[in-house]
Amino acid sequence: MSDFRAARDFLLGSDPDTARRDFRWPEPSEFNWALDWFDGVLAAETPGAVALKIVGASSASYTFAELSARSNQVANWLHQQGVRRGDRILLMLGNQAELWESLLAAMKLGAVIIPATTLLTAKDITERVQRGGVAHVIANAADAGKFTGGEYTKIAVGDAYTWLSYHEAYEAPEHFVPDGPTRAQDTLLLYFTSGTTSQPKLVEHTHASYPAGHLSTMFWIGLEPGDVHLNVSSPGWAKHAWSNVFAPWNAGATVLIHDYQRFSARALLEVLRDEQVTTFCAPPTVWRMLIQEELAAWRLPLRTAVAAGEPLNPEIIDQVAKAWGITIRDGYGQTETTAQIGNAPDDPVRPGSMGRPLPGYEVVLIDPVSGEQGDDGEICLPLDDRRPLGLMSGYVGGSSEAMRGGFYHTGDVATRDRDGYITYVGRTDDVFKASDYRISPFELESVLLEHAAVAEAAVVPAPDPVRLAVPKAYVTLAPGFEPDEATARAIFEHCRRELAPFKRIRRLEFDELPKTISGKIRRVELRVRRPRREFREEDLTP
Ligand SMILES: Nc1ncnc2c1ncn2[C@@H]1O[C@H](COP(=O)(O)OP(=O)(O)OP(=O)(O)O)[C@@H](O)[C@H]1O
Repeated sequence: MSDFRAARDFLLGSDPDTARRDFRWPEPSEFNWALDWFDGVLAAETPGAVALKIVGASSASYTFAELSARSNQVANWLHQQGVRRGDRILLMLGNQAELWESLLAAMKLGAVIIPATTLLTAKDITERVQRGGVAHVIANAADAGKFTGGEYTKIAVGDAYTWLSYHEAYEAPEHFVPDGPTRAQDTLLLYFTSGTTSQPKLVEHTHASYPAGHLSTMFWIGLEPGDVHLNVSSPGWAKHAWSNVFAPWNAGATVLIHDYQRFSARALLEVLRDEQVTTFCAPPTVWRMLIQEELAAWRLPLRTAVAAGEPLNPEIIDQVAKAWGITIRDGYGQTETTAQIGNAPDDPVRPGSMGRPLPGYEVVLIDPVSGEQGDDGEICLPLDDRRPLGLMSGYVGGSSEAMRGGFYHTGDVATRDRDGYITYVGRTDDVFKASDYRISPFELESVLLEHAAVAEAAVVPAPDPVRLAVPKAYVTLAPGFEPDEATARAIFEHCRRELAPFKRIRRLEFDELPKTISGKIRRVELRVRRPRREFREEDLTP
Protein backbone atom coordinates (compact mmCIF):
# COMPACT_ATOMS: atom_id res chain seq x y z
CA MET A 1 0.00 0.00 0.00
CA SER A 2 2.75 2.49 0.94
CA ASP A 3 4.25 1.45 -2.38
CA PHE A 4 1.08 2.60 -4.19
CA ARG A 5 0.99 5.89 -2.36
CA ALA A 6 4.65 6.57 -3.08
CA ALA A 7 4.12 5.85 -6.81
CA ARG A 8 1.07 8.12 -6.90
CA ASP A 9 2.83 10.94 -5.03
CA PHE A 10 5.82 10.64 -7.34
CA LEU A 11 3.60 11.13 -10.40
CA LEU A 12 1.75 14.05 -8.84
CA GLY A 13 5.03 15.82 -8.22
CA SER A 14 6.85 15.02 -11.47
CA ASP A 15 7.17 16.73 -14.83
CA PRO A 16 6.47 14.50 -17.86
CA ASP A 17 10.11 13.75 -18.68
CA THR A 18 11.02 12.77 -15.12
CA ALA A 19 7.83 10.75 -14.77
CA ARG A 20 8.48 8.85 -18.00
CA ARG A 21 12.07 8.19 -17.08
CA ASP A 22 11.86 7.34 -13.38
CA PHE A 23 8.36 6.05 -12.65
CA ARG A 24 8.14 2.48 -11.37
CA TRP A 25 4.87 0.62 -10.88
CA PRO A 26 4.03 -0.36 -7.32
CA GLU A 27 4.37 -4.09 -6.67
CA PRO A 28 2.03 -4.90 -3.80
CA SER A 29 1.45 -8.55 -2.97
CA GLU A 30 -1.78 -7.69 -1.15
CA PHE A 31 -3.92 -4.75 -2.20
CA ASN A 32 -7.53 -3.75 -1.79
CA TRP A 33 -7.94 -0.28 -3.26
CA ALA A 34 -11.37 0.26 -1.65
CA LEU A 35 -10.15 -0.60 1.85
CA ASP A 36 -6.52 0.50 1.68
CA TRP A 37 -6.80 3.62 -0.46
CA PHE A 38 -10.40 4.83 -0.51
CA ASP A 39 -11.16 4.17 3.18
CA GLY A 40 -7.66 4.11 4.56
CA VAL A 41 -6.40 7.32 3.01
CA LEU A 42 -9.07 9.35 1.20
CA ALA A 43 -11.89 8.93 3.72
CA ALA A 44 -9.46 9.05 6.66
CA GLU A 45 -7.50 12.11 5.58
CA THR A 46 -10.08 14.13 3.60
CA PRO A 47 -13.40 12.90 5.06
CA GLY A 48 -15.33 16.07 4.24
CA ALA A 49 -14.17 16.48 0.63
CA VAL A 50 -16.77 15.68 -2.04
CA ALA A 51 -16.04 12.27 -3.57
CA LEU A 52 -19.02 12.00 -5.90
CA LYS A 53 -21.53 14.52 -7.17
CA ILE A 54 -24.30 13.75 -9.63
CA VAL A 55 -26.20 16.49 -11.43
CA GLY A 56 -28.77 16.55 -14.24
CA ALA A 57 -31.66 14.09 -14.46
CA SER A 58 -30.89 13.01 -10.87
CA SER A 59 -28.83 14.64 -8.16
CA ALA A 60 -26.72 13.43 -5.23
CA SER A 61 -23.56 14.39 -3.41
CA TYR A 62 -21.37 12.31 -1.09
CA THR A 63 -18.18 13.05 0.77
CA PHE A 64 -15.40 10.45 0.98
CA ALA A 65 -16.47 9.62 4.56
CA GLU A 66 -20.12 9.19 3.53
CA LEU A 67 -19.31 6.97 0.60
CA SER A 68 -16.94 4.92 2.70
CA ALA A 69 -19.70 4.33 5.29
CA ARG A 70 -22.38 3.61 2.68
CA SER A 71 -20.22 1.12 0.83
CA ASN A 72 -19.49 -0.57 4.17
CA GLN A 73 -23.24 -0.95 4.71
CA VAL A 74 -23.70 -2.37 1.24
CA ALA A 75 -20.74 -4.75 1.74
CA ASN A 76 -22.17 -5.99 5.05
CA TRP A 77 -25.62 -6.43 3.56
CA LEU A 78 -24.34 -8.21 0.44
CA HIS A 79 -22.43 -10.56 2.72
CA GLN A 80 -25.68 -11.29 4.59
CA GLN A 81 -27.27 -12.13 1.23
CA GLY A 82 -24.56 -14.70 0.55
CA VAL A 83 -22.04 -12.78 -1.56
CA ARG A 84 -18.59 -14.27 -0.98
CA ARG A 85 -14.99 -13.68 -2.05
CA GLY A 86 -14.55 -14.58 -5.72
CA ASP A 87 -18.31 -14.54 -6.51
CA ARG A 88 -19.17 -12.80 -9.78
CA ILE A 89 -21.64 -9.92 -9.62
CA LEU A 90 -23.18 -8.48 -12.78
CA LEU A 91 -23.58 -4.78 -12.05
CA MET A 92 -26.05 -3.16 -14.42
CA LEU A 93 -26.80 0.33 -13.17
CA GLY A 94 -26.85 3.80 -14.69
CA ASN A 95 -25.02 6.89 -13.48
CA GLN A 96 -26.50 6.65 -9.98
CA ALA A 97 -24.83 6.62 -6.55
CA GLU A 98 -25.65 2.92 -6.03
CA LEU A 99 -23.17 2.13 -8.81
CA TRP A 100 -20.19 3.58 -6.90
CA GLU A 101 -21.42 2.15 -3.59
CA SER A 102 -21.73 -1.35 -5.05
CA LEU A 103 -18.40 -1.16 -6.78
CA LEU A 104 -16.58 -0.23 -3.59
CA ALA A 105 -18.62 -2.75 -1.60
CA ALA A 106 -17.88 -5.63 -3.96
CA MET A 107 -14.21 -4.70 -3.96
CA LYS A 108 -14.14 -4.71 -0.16
CA LEU A 109 -15.70 -8.20 -0.16
CA GLY A 110 -13.21 -9.49 -2.70
CA ALA A 111 -16.05 -10.26 -5.12
CA VAL A 112 -15.63 -9.96 -8.90
CA ILE A 113 -17.55 -7.23 -10.71
CA ILE A 114 -18.88 -7.57 -14.25
CA PRO A 115 -20.02 -4.08 -15.28
CA ALA A 116 -22.81 -3.97 -17.86
CA THR A 117 -24.59 -1.19 -19.71
CA THR A 118 -28.32 -0.75 -19.14
CA LEU A 119 -28.69 -0.80 -22.93
CA LEU A 120 -28.21 -4.57 -23.03
CA THR A 121 -31.15 -6.61 -24.27
CA ALA A 122 -32.52 -9.72 -22.56
CA LYS A 123 -30.61 -11.85 -25.08
CA ASP A 124 -27.30 -10.05 -24.40
CA ILE A 125 -27.85 -10.48 -20.69
CA THR A 126 -28.54 -14.20 -20.90
CA GLU A 127 -25.34 -14.65 -22.87
CA ARG A 128 -23.26 -12.52 -20.51
CA VAL A 129 -24.65 -14.15 -17.39
CA GLN A 130 -23.64 -17.49 -18.81
CA ARG A 131 -20.22 -16.50 -20.22
CA GLY A 132 -19.42 -14.57 -17.05
CA GLY A 133 -20.47 -17.32 -14.61
CA VAL A 134 -22.63 -14.77 -12.79
CA ALA A 135 -23.76 -15.60 -9.22
CA HIS A 136 -25.49 -12.31 -8.33
CA VAL A 137 -27.08 -9.45 -10.22
CA ILE A 138 -27.58 -5.84 -9.11
CA ALA A 139 -29.85 -3.90 -11.48
CA ASN A 140 -32.60 -1.30 -11.49
CA ALA A 141 -36.12 -2.57 -10.90
CA ALA A 142 -37.06 -1.11 -14.29
CA ASP A 143 -34.67 -3.59 -15.96
CA ALA A 144 -35.76 -6.63 -13.94
CA GLY A 145 -37.87 -7.92 -16.83
CA LYS A 146 -34.75 -8.42 -18.95
CA PHE A 147 -33.42 -11.07 -16.55
CA THR A 148 -35.14 -14.31 -17.39
CA GLY A 149 -34.27 -17.57 -15.69
CA GLY A 150 -30.81 -18.15 -14.31
CA GLU A 151 -29.65 -19.35 -10.94
CA TYR A 152 -28.44 -16.15 -9.35
CA THR A 153 -29.31 -13.77 -6.52
CA LYS A 154 -31.33 -10.87 -7.86
CA ILE A 155 -30.95 -7.50 -6.19
CA ALA A 156 -33.01 -4.53 -7.38
CA VAL A 157 -32.60 -0.83 -6.85
CA GLY A 158 -36.29 0.05 -6.51
CA ASP A 159 -39.14 -2.40 -6.10
CA ALA A 160 -39.13 -5.51 -8.26
CA TYR A 161 -41.33 -8.51 -7.64
CA THR A 162 -39.35 -11.39 -5.99
CA TRP A 163 -36.07 -9.43 -6.12
CA LEU A 164 -34.18 -8.43 -2.98
CA SER A 165 -34.38 -4.72 -2.27
CA TYR A 166 -31.00 -2.97 -2.42
CA HIS A 167 -32.21 -0.15 -0.20
CA GLU A 168 -32.38 -2.51 2.81
CA ALA A 169 -28.59 -2.26 2.76
CA TYR A 170 -28.82 1.13 4.42
CA GLU A 171 -30.01 -0.64 7.59
CA ALA A 172 -26.75 -2.63 7.82
CA PRO A 173 -23.84 -1.62 10.11
CA GLU A 174 -21.49 1.12 8.93
CA HIS A 175 -18.42 -0.71 10.18
CA PHE A 176 -16.99 -3.39 7.90
CA VAL A 177 -14.41 -6.06 8.67
CA PRO A 178 -13.11 -8.07 5.68
CA ASP A 179 -12.86 -11.83 5.98
CA GLY A 180 -9.19 -11.71 5.04
CA PRO A 181 -6.61 -9.93 2.92
CA THR A 182 -7.00 -9.49 -0.85
CA ARG A 183 -4.11 -10.57 -3.06
CA ALA A 184 -3.12 -8.00 -5.67
CA GLN A 185 -3.37 -10.66 -8.37
CA ASP A 186 -6.93 -11.72 -7.46
CA THR A 187 -9.55 -10.97 -10.12
CA LEU A 188 -11.46 -7.73 -9.56
CA LEU A 189 -13.18 -6.89 -12.83
CA LEU A 190 -14.40 -8.74 -15.90
CA TYR A 191 -15.19 -6.44 -18.81
CA PHE A 192 -16.92 -7.16 -22.05
CA THR A 193 -15.28 -5.01 -24.78
CA SER A 194 -17.36 -2.78 -27.06
CA GLY A 195 -17.37 -5.21 -29.96
CA THR A 196 -16.28 -2.63 -32.52
CA THR A 197 -14.66 -5.17 -34.80
CA SER A 198 -15.83 -8.53 -33.53
CA GLN A 199 -17.78 -10.31 -30.81
CA PRO A 200 -17.19 -8.66 -27.41
CA LYS A 201 -14.27 -10.26 -25.60
CA LEU A 202 -14.19 -10.82 -21.83
CA VAL A 203 -11.22 -9.01 -20.30
CA GLU A 204 -9.90 -9.90 -16.85
CA HIS A 205 -8.38 -7.28 -14.56
CA THR A 206 -6.95 -7.74 -11.08
CA HIS A 207 -7.05 -5.70 -7.86
CA ALA A 208 -3.75 -4.18 -9.00
CA SER A 209 -4.09 -3.89 -12.79
CA TYR A 210 -7.00 -1.47 -12.94
CA PRO A 211 -6.99 0.45 -9.64
CA ALA A 212 -3.21 0.96 -9.45
CA GLY A 213 -2.70 0.62 -13.21
CA HIS A 214 -4.76 3.78 -13.65
CA LEU A 215 -1.95 5.85 -12.17
CA SER A 216 -0.93 6.33 -15.82
CA THR A 217 -4.45 7.58 -16.60
CA MET A 218 -4.35 9.98 -13.64
CA PHE A 219 -1.06 11.34 -14.91
CA TRP A 220 -2.26 11.71 -18.50
CA ILE A 221 -5.39 13.63 -17.46
CA GLY A 222 -3.27 15.76 -15.14
CA LEU A 223 -5.60 15.24 -12.17
CA GLU A 224 -4.76 16.85 -8.85
CA PRO A 225 -6.31 16.55 -5.38
CA GLY A 226 -9.36 18.80 -5.18
CA ASP A 227 -10.06 18.84 -8.93
CA VAL A 228 -13.65 18.60 -10.14
CA HIS A 229 -13.46 16.03 -12.92
CA LEU A 230 -16.18 15.37 -15.46
CA ASN A 231 -15.98 12.50 -17.91
CA VAL A 232 -18.64 11.66 -20.46
CA SER A 233 -19.07 7.91 -20.72
CA SER A 234 -21.73 5.36 -19.91
CA PRO A 235 -21.52 2.86 -17.08
CA GLY A 236 -20.64 -0.62 -18.22
CA TRP A 237 -17.65 0.39 -20.33
CA ALA A 238 -14.06 0.35 -19.20
CA LYS A 239 -13.77 4.06 -19.94
CA HIS A 240 -16.26 4.70 -17.15
CA ALA A 241 -13.97 3.00 -14.63
CA TRP A 242 -10.94 4.78 -16.10
CA SER A 243 -12.21 8.26 -15.70
CA ASN A 244 -15.21 8.10 -13.36
CA VAL A 245 -13.61 5.96 -10.68
CA PHE A 246 -9.93 5.10 -10.60
CA ALA A 247 -8.06 8.03 -12.21
CA PRO A 248 -9.85 10.83 -10.31
CA TRP A 249 -9.92 8.99 -6.98
CA ASN A 250 -6.28 8.02 -7.31
CA ALA A 251 -5.65 11.76 -7.29
CA GLY A 252 -8.25 12.56 -4.61
CA ALA A 253 -10.42 14.59 -6.99
CA THR A 254 -14.22 14.89 -7.07
CA VAL A 255 -16.00 12.68 -9.60
CA LEU A 256 -18.69 14.85 -11.16
CA ILE A 257 -21.35 13.01 -13.13
CA HIS A 258 -23.68 14.56 -15.66
CA ASP A 259 -26.68 12.25 -15.64
CA TYR A 260 -28.84 12.69 -18.72
CA GLN A 261 -31.63 10.86 -20.54
CA ARG A 262 -30.68 12.24 -23.91
CA PHE A 263 -27.33 13.84 -24.76
CA SER A 264 -27.41 17.59 -25.28
CA ALA A 265 -24.22 19.55 -25.99
CA ARG A 266 -25.80 22.66 -24.51
CA ALA A 267 -26.75 20.96 -21.24
CA LEU A 268 -23.20 19.58 -20.97
CA LEU A 269 -21.71 23.05 -21.45
CA GLU A 270 -24.01 24.38 -18.71
CA VAL A 271 -22.79 21.70 -16.31
CA LEU A 272 -19.14 22.44 -17.13
CA ARG A 273 -19.79 26.09 -16.34
CA ASP A 274 -22.10 25.81 -13.33
CA GLU A 275 -20.21 23.05 -11.53
CA GLN A 276 -16.84 24.72 -11.99
CA VAL A 277 -15.35 21.67 -13.68
CA THR A 278 -11.55 21.84 -13.79
CA THR A 279 -10.67 18.68 -15.76
CA PHE A 280 -12.83 17.33 -18.56
CA CYS A 281 -12.66 14.14 -20.59
CA ALA A 282 -14.90 13.20 -23.52
CA PRO A 283 -14.68 10.86 -26.49
CA PRO A 284 -14.09 12.47 -29.90
CA THR A 285 -17.75 11.77 -30.81
CA VAL A 286 -18.83 14.13 -28.02
CA TRP A 287 -16.21 16.70 -28.99
CA ARG A 288 -17.56 16.58 -32.56
CA MET A 289 -21.00 17.43 -31.20
CA LEU A 290 -19.63 20.18 -28.98
CA ILE A 291 -17.93 21.98 -31.85
CA GLN A 292 -21.28 22.26 -33.61
CA GLU A 293 -22.15 24.75 -30.80
CA GLU A 294 -21.05 28.37 -30.52
CA LEU A 295 -18.18 27.41 -28.18
CA ALA A 296 -16.57 30.83 -27.97
CA ALA A 297 -19.71 32.14 -26.26
CA TRP A 298 -19.02 29.89 -23.23
CA ARG A 299 -16.62 31.09 -20.55
CA LEU A 300 -15.53 27.96 -18.68
CA PRO A 301 -13.31 27.48 -15.63
CA LEU A 302 -11.58 24.44 -17.23
CA ARG A 303 -7.88 23.95 -16.56
CA THR A 304 -7.39 21.11 -18.98
CA ALA A 305 -9.27 18.77 -21.33
CA VAL A 306 -8.61 15.36 -22.87
CA ALA A 307 -10.13 12.90 -25.33
CA ALA A 308 -9.84 9.13 -25.64
CA GLY A 309 -11.53 6.09 -27.07
CA GLU A 310 -11.36 6.97 -30.76
CA PRO A 311 -9.00 8.89 -33.03
CA LEU A 312 -8.96 12.61 -32.24
CA ASN A 313 -9.03 14.65 -35.43
CA PRO A 314 -6.81 17.77 -35.59
CA GLU A 315 -9.82 19.84 -36.72
CA ILE A 316 -11.47 19.31 -33.31
CA ILE A 317 -8.32 20.35 -31.44
CA ASP A 318 -8.07 23.43 -33.63
CA GLN A 319 -11.65 24.59 -33.14
CA VAL A 320 -11.60 24.12 -29.36
CA ALA A 321 -8.24 25.89 -29.08
CA LYS A 322 -9.64 28.86 -31.03
CA ALA A 323 -12.76 29.06 -28.86
CA TRP A 324 -11.35 28.33 -25.39
CA GLY A 325 -7.58 28.63 -25.63
CA ILE A 326 -7.30 25.02 -24.40
CA THR A 327 -5.53 22.26 -26.33
CA ILE A 328 -7.38 18.96 -26.11
CA ARG A 329 -4.87 16.27 -25.30
CA ASP A 330 -5.34 12.84 -26.82
CA GLY A 331 -4.92 9.61 -24.87
CA TYR A 332 -4.89 6.03 -26.11
CA GLY A 333 -5.79 2.86 -24.30
CA GLN A 334 -8.15 -0.08 -24.32
CA THR A 335 -10.42 -2.09 -22.07
CA GLU A 336 -7.46 -4.43 -21.87
CA THR A 337 -5.20 -1.70 -20.45
CA THR A 338 -5.12 1.65 -18.70
CA ALA A 339 -3.95 4.77 -20.59
CA GLN A 340 -0.87 3.68 -22.57
CA ILE A 341 -0.02 6.61 -24.80
CA GLY A 342 -0.96 10.25 -24.44
CA ASN A 343 -0.05 13.87 -24.10
CA ALA A 344 0.56 14.85 -20.48
CA PRO A 345 -0.40 18.41 -19.44
CA ASP A 346 3.03 19.92 -20.11
CA ASP A 347 3.79 17.94 -23.26
CA PRO A 348 3.90 19.93 -26.48
CA VAL A 349 0.94 18.55 -28.50
CA ARG A 350 1.39 17.59 -32.14
CA PRO A 351 -2.13 17.60 -33.60
CA GLY A 352 -2.82 14.29 -35.28
CA SER A 353 -0.45 12.38 -33.00
CA MET A 354 -1.66 10.57 -29.86
CA GLY A 355 1.46 11.60 -27.92
CA ARG A 356 4.14 9.47 -26.31
CA PRO A 357 4.03 6.37 -24.10
CA LEU A 358 2.85 7.31 -20.61
CA PRO A 359 4.84 6.58 -17.44
CA GLY A 360 5.17 2.84 -16.88
CA TYR A 361 4.42 1.94 -20.51
CA GLU A 362 7.00 0.93 -23.07
CA VAL A 363 5.51 0.67 -26.54
CA VAL A 364 7.00 -1.47 -29.30
CA LEU A 365 5.74 -1.23 -32.91
CA ILE A 366 5.85 -4.57 -34.72
CA ASP A 367 5.36 -4.99 -38.47
CA PRO A 368 2.38 -7.35 -38.81
CA VAL A 369 3.91 -9.06 -41.86
CA SER A 370 7.66 -9.28 -41.19
CA GLY A 371 7.34 -9.38 -37.38
CA GLU A 372 10.17 -6.83 -37.14
CA GLN A 373 10.27 -4.01 -34.62
CA GLY A 374 10.49 -0.49 -36.00
CA ASP A 375 8.72 2.84 -36.27
CA ASP A 376 5.71 1.54 -38.14
CA GLY A 377 3.52 -1.37 -37.08
CA GLU A 378 1.14 -2.81 -34.53
CA ILE A 379 1.21 -1.26 -31.07
CA CYS A 380 2.54 -3.96 -28.74
CA LEU A 381 3.47 -4.11 -25.07
CA PRO A 382 6.34 -6.27 -23.81
CA LEU A 383 5.43 -9.11 -21.44
CA ASP A 384 8.89 -9.42 -19.86
CA ASP A 385 10.01 -7.38 -16.87
CA ARG A 386 8.73 -4.27 -18.71
CA ARG A 387 5.16 -5.60 -18.57
CA PRO A 388 2.94 -2.65 -17.55
CA LEU A 389 0.84 -3.10 -14.41
CA GLY A 390 -2.22 -1.74 -16.26
CA LEU A 391 -2.36 -4.67 -18.69
CA MET A 392 -5.14 -7.24 -18.18
CA SER A 393 -4.26 -10.70 -16.95
CA GLY A 394 -5.91 -12.16 -20.06
CA TYR A 395 -9.18 -12.94 -21.85
CA VAL A 396 -11.58 -15.27 -20.06
CA GLY A 397 -12.20 -18.40 -22.06
CA GLY A 398 -10.58 -16.79 -25.07
CA SER A 399 -7.58 -17.52 -27.19
CA SER A 400 -4.14 -16.34 -26.21
CA GLU A 401 -3.56 -14.94 -29.70
CA ALA A 402 -3.21 -11.38 -28.40
CA MET A 403 -0.40 -12.55 -26.09
CA ARG A 404 2.22 -14.05 -28.39
CA GLY A 405 5.94 -13.88 -29.06
CA GLY A 406 6.58 -12.12 -25.77
CA PHE A 407 4.20 -9.23 -26.50
CA TYR A 408 0.61 -8.20 -25.99
CA HIS A 409 -0.75 -7.20 -29.40
CA THR A 410 -3.28 -4.34 -29.28
CA GLY A 411 -4.71 -4.79 -32.80
CA ASP A 412 -3.98 -1.12 -33.61
CA VAL A 413 -1.45 0.12 -36.14
CA ALA A 414 0.61 3.28 -35.62
CA THR A 415 3.76 5.10 -36.69
CA ARG A 416 6.41 6.81 -34.55
CA ASP A 417 8.39 9.91 -35.40
CA ARG A 418 11.95 10.61 -34.39
CA ASP A 419 10.90 12.30 -31.14
CA GLY A 420 8.87 9.30 -30.08
CA TYR A 421 5.42 10.75 -30.87
CA ILE A 422 3.02 8.03 -31.94
CA THR A 423 0.40 8.58 -34.66
CA TYR A 424 -2.60 6.31 -34.93
CA VAL A 425 -3.15 4.71 -38.33
CA GLY A 426 -6.15 2.47 -37.63
CA ARG A 427 -7.22 -0.87 -36.33
CA THR A 428 -5.44 -3.70 -38.07
CA ASP A 429 -8.91 -4.68 -39.36
CA ASP A 430 -9.74 -1.16 -40.66
CA VAL A 431 -6.48 -0.31 -42.43
CA PHE A 432 -6.59 -1.26 -46.12
CA LYS A 433 -4.61 -1.01 -49.33
CA ALA A 434 -5.51 1.04 -52.40
CA SER A 435 -3.27 1.17 -55.48
CA ASP A 436 -0.86 -0.83 -53.31
CA TYR A 437 -0.55 1.97 -50.73
CA ARG A 438 -1.62 1.59 -47.15
CA ILE A 439 -4.59 3.79 -46.32
CA SER A 440 -5.22 5.11 -42.84
CA PRO A 441 -8.96 5.70 -42.41
CA PHE A 442 -8.15 8.10 -39.57
CA GLU A 443 -6.00 10.36 -41.76
CA LEU A 444 -8.66 10.59 -44.47
CA GLU A 445 -11.49 11.11 -42.00
CA SER A 446 -9.53 13.97 -40.45
CA VAL A 447 -9.28 15.67 -43.84
CA LEU A 448 -13.01 15.15 -44.47
CA LEU A 449 -13.85 16.71 -41.10
CA GLU A 450 -12.10 19.93 -42.11
CA HIS A 451 -14.96 20.55 -44.55
CA ALA A 452 -17.84 22.54 -43.07
CA ALA A 453 -20.46 20.13 -44.47
CA VAL A 454 -18.99 17.12 -42.66
CA ALA A 455 -20.15 16.41 -39.10
CA GLU A 456 -18.84 12.83 -38.99
CA ALA A 457 -17.07 10.58 -41.47
CA ALA A 458 -15.94 6.98 -41.82
CA VAL A 459 -13.64 5.73 -44.56
CA VAL A 460 -13.67 2.14 -45.80
CA PRO A 461 -12.41 0.39 -48.95
CA ALA A 462 -14.80 0.10 -51.91
CA PRO A 463 -14.09 -2.45 -54.66
CA ASP A 464 -12.53 -1.05 -57.85
CA PRO A 465 -11.70 -2.98 -61.03
CA VAL A 466 -8.34 -1.24 -61.57
CA ARG A 467 -7.01 -0.36 -58.14
CA LEU A 468 -8.63 -3.32 -56.39
CA ALA A 469 -9.91 -0.97 -53.70
CA VAL A 470 -10.47 2.79 -53.46
CA PRO A 471 -11.26 4.92 -50.39
CA LYS A 472 -14.95 5.46 -49.87
CA ALA A 473 -16.38 7.92 -47.36
CA TYR A 474 -19.63 7.68 -45.46
CA VAL A 475 -20.51 11.16 -44.29
CA THR A 476 -23.04 12.50 -41.79
CA LEU A 477 -23.82 16.07 -42.76
CA ALA A 478 -23.57 19.12 -40.50
CA PRO A 479 -26.85 21.05 -40.06
CA GLY A 480 -27.79 23.20 -43.05
CA PHE A 481 -26.24 20.99 -45.78
CA GLU A 482 -28.14 18.90 -48.31
CA PRO A 483 -27.14 15.35 -49.31
CA ASP A 484 -26.95 16.32 -52.97
CA GLU A 485 -24.51 16.45 -55.86
CA ALA A 486 -23.32 19.97 -55.08
CA THR A 487 -22.30 19.01 -51.54
CA ALA A 488 -20.64 15.81 -52.76
CA ARG A 489 -18.70 17.77 -55.38
CA ALA A 490 -17.51 20.32 -52.81
CA ILE A 491 -16.27 17.55 -50.50
CA PHE A 492 -14.50 15.72 -53.36
CA GLU A 493 -12.81 18.98 -54.37
CA HIS A 494 -11.65 19.61 -50.82
CA CYS A 495 -10.15 16.11 -50.59
CA ARG A 496 -8.51 16.53 -53.97
CA ARG A 497 -6.71 19.65 -52.75
CA GLU A 498 -5.62 18.08 -49.47
CA LEU A 499 -4.76 14.48 -50.34
CA ALA A 500 -2.22 12.74 -52.55
CA PRO A 501 -3.91 11.06 -55.56
CA PHE A 502 -3.54 7.53 -54.24
CA LYS A 503 -5.33 8.46 -51.02
CA ARG A 504 -8.11 10.48 -52.60
CA ILE A 505 -11.73 9.77 -51.66
CA ARG A 506 -13.29 8.26 -54.82
CA ARG A 507 -16.73 7.30 -53.55
CA LEU A 508 -19.09 9.09 -51.22
CA GLU A 509 -22.40 8.40 -49.54
CA PHE A 510 -24.39 10.50 -47.12
CA ASP A 511 -25.73 8.37 -44.32
CA GLU A 512 -25.89 7.87 -40.56
CA LEU A 513 -22.86 5.94 -39.31
CA PRO A 514 -23.44 2.55 -37.64
CA LYS A 515 -22.11 2.56 -34.08
CA THR A 516 -21.62 0.20 -31.18
CA ILE A 517 -23.79 0.84 -28.14
CA SER A 518 -20.75 2.56 -26.65
CA GLY A 519 -20.84 5.00 -29.58
CA LYS A 520 -17.89 3.82 -31.69
CA ILE A 521 -18.11 3.79 -35.47
CA ARG A 522 -18.41 0.24 -36.85
CA ARG A 523 -16.43 0.48 -40.10
CA VAL A 524 -16.61 -3.28 -40.32
CA GLU A 525 -20.36 -2.94 -41.08
CA LEU A 526 -19.82 -0.26 -43.72
CA ARG A 527 -17.25 -2.40 -45.52
CA VAL A 528 -19.89 -4.93 -46.47
CA ARG A 529 -22.75 -2.50 -47.06
CA ARG A 530 -24.15 -2.33 -50.60
CA PRO A 531 -24.06 1.12 -52.20
CA ARG A 532 -27.36 2.99 -51.80
CA ARG A 533 -26.89 6.44 -53.29
CA GLU A 534 -23.22 6.57 -54.13
CA PHE A 535 -21.44 9.58 -55.63
CA ARG A 536 -18.33 8.94 -57.70
CA GLU A 537 -15.48 11.39 -57.86
CA GLU A 538 -14.86 10.79 -61.58
CA ASP A 539 -18.48 11.76 -62.38
CA LEU A 540 -18.43 15.01 -60.41
CA THR A 541 -14.97 16.55 -60.66
CA PRO A 542 -13.24 17.34 -63.94
N1 LIG B 1 -6.77 8.01 -28.61
C1 LIG B 1 -7.15 7.08 -29.47
N2 LIG B 1 -6.91 7.23 -30.78
C2 LIG B 1 -7.30 6.28 -31.66
N3 LIG B 1 -7.96 5.16 -31.33
C3 LIG B 1 -8.23 4.97 -30.04
C4 LIG B 1 -7.85 5.90 -29.05
N4 LIG B 1 -8.24 5.41 -27.86
C5 LIG B 1 -8.84 4.23 -28.10
N5 LIG B 1 -8.86 3.95 -29.41
C6 LIG B 1 -9.45 2.77 -30.08
O1 LIG B 1 -10.33 2.11 -29.18
C7 LIG B 1 -9.89 0.76 -28.95
C8 LIG B 1 -10.20 0.34 -27.54
O2 LIG B 1 -11.60 0.36 -27.34
P1 LIG B 1 -12.38 -0.69 -26.45
O3 LIG B 1 -11.45 -1.32 -25.50
O4 LIG B 1 -13.56 0.04 -25.95
O5 LIG B 1 -12.92 -1.86 -27.33
P2 LIG B 1 -13.12 -1.99 -28.88
O6 LIG B 1 -11.76 -2.24 -29.43
O7 LIG B 1 -13.87 -0.82 -29.37
O8 LIG B 1 -14.00 -3.29 -28.97
P3 LIG B 1 -13.60 -4.73 -29.55
O9 LIG B 1 -12.22 -5.03 -29.03
O10 LIG B 1 -14.64 -5.60 -28.97
O11 LIG B 1 -13.68 -4.59 -31.04
C9 LIG B 1 -8.42 0.79 -29.26
O12 LIG B 1 -7.94 -0.48 -29.58
C10 LIG B 1 -8.36 1.77 -30.43
O13 LIG B 1 -8.69 1.14 -31.65
